[in-house]
Amino acid sequence: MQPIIEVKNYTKKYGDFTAVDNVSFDVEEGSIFAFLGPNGAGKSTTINTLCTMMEKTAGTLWIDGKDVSTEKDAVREVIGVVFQSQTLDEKMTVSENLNMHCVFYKVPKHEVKQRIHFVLNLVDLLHWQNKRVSSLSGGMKRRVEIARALLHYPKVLFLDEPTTGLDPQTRNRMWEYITRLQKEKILRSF
Ligand SMILES: Nc1ncnc2c1ncn2[C@@H]1O[C@H](COP(=O)(O)OP(=O)(O)OP(=O)(O)O)[C@@H](O)[C@H]1O
Repeated sequence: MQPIIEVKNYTKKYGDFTAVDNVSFDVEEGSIFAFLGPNGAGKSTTINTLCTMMEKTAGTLWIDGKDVSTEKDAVREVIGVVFQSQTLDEKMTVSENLNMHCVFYKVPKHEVKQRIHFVLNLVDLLHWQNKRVSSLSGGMKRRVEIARALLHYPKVLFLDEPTTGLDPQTRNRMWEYITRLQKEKILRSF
């Protein structure tokens, strides 16, 4: 079976500085794959290139058989992303944030309510949908971000340090949510 992510000889330079040097790896469909490395190793750079947010310097990167450099729109349709820094609108409610994402991703209007219900239920935040994001704890905000990233039913979910800044207990729960996505085959490709 073709890997869901294929990276061959990926290199990224910022000017003369080589941040990622000739990296190759494959990720199998249905797996959880983690990059481990010290600060500055190039993890975010690689994720940002895979998410079509940054151009590569050399190499080839495919997601679901689509070229990350030349088929950006097709790649964006099949990925969900939770960025390192929080990107929710604090002044809006949880469901308003999720609604906005549905608009950006052109989720059919008649499916929006049902999808928001599904993803919030998944992260145990159904009863918080009408609360302002500013009233949520750090762990809850992360869970909203995971829920939001799943709204357009991606095949691949990118998480850039999803537990940064959380206490150990909340961190463990976060990983429970993430392994649940895998076990319950939530992502579209399973
Ligand atoms: N826009 C940029 N311009 C110049 N150098 C950059 C830029 N972004 C990142 N770098 C450098 O590239 C290297 C890789 O950074 P990157 O953020 O990808 O690492 P990381 O492994 O994700 O680190 P962290 O764990 O701190 O998030 C670092 O040395 C960083 O300083």
